[in-house]
Amino acid sequence: MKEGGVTMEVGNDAVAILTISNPPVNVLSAAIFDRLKELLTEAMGRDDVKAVVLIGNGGKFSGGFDVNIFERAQKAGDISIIPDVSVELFVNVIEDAKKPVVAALEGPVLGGALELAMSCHARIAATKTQLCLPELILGVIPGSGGTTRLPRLIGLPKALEMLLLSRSITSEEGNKLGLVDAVVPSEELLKVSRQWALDITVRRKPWIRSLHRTDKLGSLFEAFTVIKKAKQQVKLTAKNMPQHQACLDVIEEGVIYGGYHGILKELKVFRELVFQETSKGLVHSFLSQRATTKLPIVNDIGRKPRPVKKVAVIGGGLMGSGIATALILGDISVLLKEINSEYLLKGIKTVEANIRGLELTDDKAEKALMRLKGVVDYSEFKYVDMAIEAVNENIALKQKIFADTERACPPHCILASNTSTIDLNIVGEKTKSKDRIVGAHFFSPAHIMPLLEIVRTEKTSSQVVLDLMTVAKTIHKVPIVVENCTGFAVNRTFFPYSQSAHLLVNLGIDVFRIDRLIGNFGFPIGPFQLQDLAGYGVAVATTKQFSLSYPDRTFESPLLNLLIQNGRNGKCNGKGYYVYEKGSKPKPDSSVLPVIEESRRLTNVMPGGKPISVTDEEIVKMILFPVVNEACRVLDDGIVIRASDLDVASILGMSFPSYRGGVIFWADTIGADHVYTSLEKWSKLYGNFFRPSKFLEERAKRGIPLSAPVSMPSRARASL
Ligand SMILES: C[C@H](O)CC(=O)SCCNC(=O)CCNC(=O)[C@H](O)C(C)(C)COP(=O)(O)OP(=O)(O)OC[C@H]1O[C@@H](n2cnc3c(N)ncnc32)[C@H](O)[C@@H]1OP(=O)(O)O
Repeated sequence: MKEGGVTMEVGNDAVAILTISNPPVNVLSAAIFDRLKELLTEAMGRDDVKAVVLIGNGGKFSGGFDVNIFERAQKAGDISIIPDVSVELFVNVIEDAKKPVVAALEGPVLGGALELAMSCHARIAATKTQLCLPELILGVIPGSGGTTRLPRLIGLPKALEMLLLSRSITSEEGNKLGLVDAVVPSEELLKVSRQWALDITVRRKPWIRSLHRTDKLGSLFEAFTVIKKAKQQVKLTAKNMPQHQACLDVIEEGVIYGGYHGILKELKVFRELVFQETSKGLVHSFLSQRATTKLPIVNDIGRKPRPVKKVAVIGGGLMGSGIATALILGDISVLLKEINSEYLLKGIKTVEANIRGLELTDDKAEKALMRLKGVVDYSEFKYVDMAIEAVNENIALKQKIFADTERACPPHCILASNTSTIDLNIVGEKTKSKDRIVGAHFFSPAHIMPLLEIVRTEKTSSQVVLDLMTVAKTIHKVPIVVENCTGFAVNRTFFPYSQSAHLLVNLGIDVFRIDRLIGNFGFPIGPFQLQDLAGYGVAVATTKQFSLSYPDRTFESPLLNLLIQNGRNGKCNGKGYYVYEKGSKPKPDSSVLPVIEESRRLTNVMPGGKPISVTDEEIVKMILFPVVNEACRVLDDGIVIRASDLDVASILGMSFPSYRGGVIFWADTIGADHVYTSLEKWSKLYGNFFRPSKFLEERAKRGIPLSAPVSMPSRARASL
């Protein structure tokens, strides 16, 4: 079958089976909808057809609308690119059809696919089918009846939970709620669906048009109460995102004025939302995350990943135990190595606490923990497929561990480091197997943060990179593959984030104002609270590394050392910029202000000795434009393959707000020229730290977006 096809087969029982096929997950394109409409119309007109069953090919109903279509429409500013099926196909052809249409569901039934299924007269599902309306994740609302039919089928409270949280449910839960009429084993799906469709024709089963139902909506008063409460909640939980409020407004209108009115209103709002910046950012983020594994040479020449079944993690501290947790949860056996039994016990207890914190079923938690074994020497390393070093950022220690690991492991074993900053060539200097050395940079907490930065040197083999990318997928992380340099892609790009925050404080800006503004921008916490959380030791160590590699743009702030001297270590001892007390939120600590004053006195960077006066908007830009500037250098140096990888890294690794599309996407919405001229101005006022990079200057002057491909990275230019 050609891509984007639908076939029709009419059986002896007079049931027409329409099969949607668009591998791998049968996403719905304009061509599929056209063909579906054509075949449904034909089936309705044929005398030998009594009823219709819709099914997806290969045990998957459908992953919903093809999200690429959204991006194409957004770029072209043309709504007609997105198939308009809500009224003509879903209401007129399917729901109001003269013959019953039954949806046979299996695998993913997401977004527009669930909307399609809800417009049918019954839904039969295989066990463990996944039902979800994830549209809000893309910055829109369902555009084909989802906001109207779902509440009518399962009631408002549950529908709001599924819609506002993009919560996925199984067919079993769907059956209890009334979304699914019957759950059957996969092998019986088609048989039961056919019979169900025939039963509808003779009224043995009800013929239900969900748009016309009101029985599950409750009274108007009840409906208003539920919606009002949800509106108050999303004001707090979905700041800066219009789609949640819009979704509730549309549902409300459907409840007041009826299902058909709801459908029309939904379509109108969907079409407005899809062109808003939020949706553009979220669609970009969705597609960029799926593009990170498309790597020339590594996975486009039929290379196959080798199985990685057993991994040694060296170091049972916060990072090591987090990595071990992520691996055992992904069905990979782990040897956790520490230097003595006391540290080992601590590490194992941390893994256990991590697992407990995830609230898994007892069985799942126990199975995961059975995959963990603690060791204090290298004797069992001869059985591992990969070793990940996760000790503190001490070069000599890392070099020794790498040399010992190389001796103890089998020759195929991948030798990975979780260093966040140090050049991998230095880490692996004392080993012979340079082709097996790779960076596996996890983000803290490693069992929760979804990013894995895979760092390759000039010598790392493509096989090793592919193996690690596959491990990432197994443990549900998004991998980005980057080249080797101090800080790699993520920490290097975001080093100026805390640097500029420190520079601003030393220029006289209040720390808590900065944290508040960065929070309003969409980061979960500001740079100072983040530093409190991570502990100052990490920041001091990375600043040392960065100042060696990038001395021209490192701001040496004495503030962290002053805080440490004053007995403040951040959250770990309850005292940092904020006060941390058990059971209450962190509170700004005014007793930190004299320490900050001391730092200002020592750096003496305030022009004329007076705090600078800048607007809130400018503060956010002064913190984030230096990040964009470094991202430009990272692109220019060819550290990442494509700009969108930096967008993914900034969202998944640094919690940059996903609805802003990532650091480069956001900068392009502002314009390279504005970023450049702002940095140029600040560099004249406040020094070299802000000096725009050559790459940024060139793109700004030539009017080229920062996301446009780099024709030749600077390191390639240098080798000419
Ligand atoms: C108007 C309507 O209301 C609007 C809508 O329908 S919006 C669309 C809603 N749908 C979604 O958001 C679905 C998102 N997709 C997913 O959650 C998952 O991909 C899935 C559960 C369907 C399958 O997961 P899994 O089996 O792990 O496979 P996964 O690797 O993610 O996907 C397989 C391929 O399909 C692609 N894909 C999946 N869903 C897609 C979609 N909706 N659009 C475009 N591509 C999609 C993936 O990018 C991937 O491509 P690749 O092979 O080139 O890497």
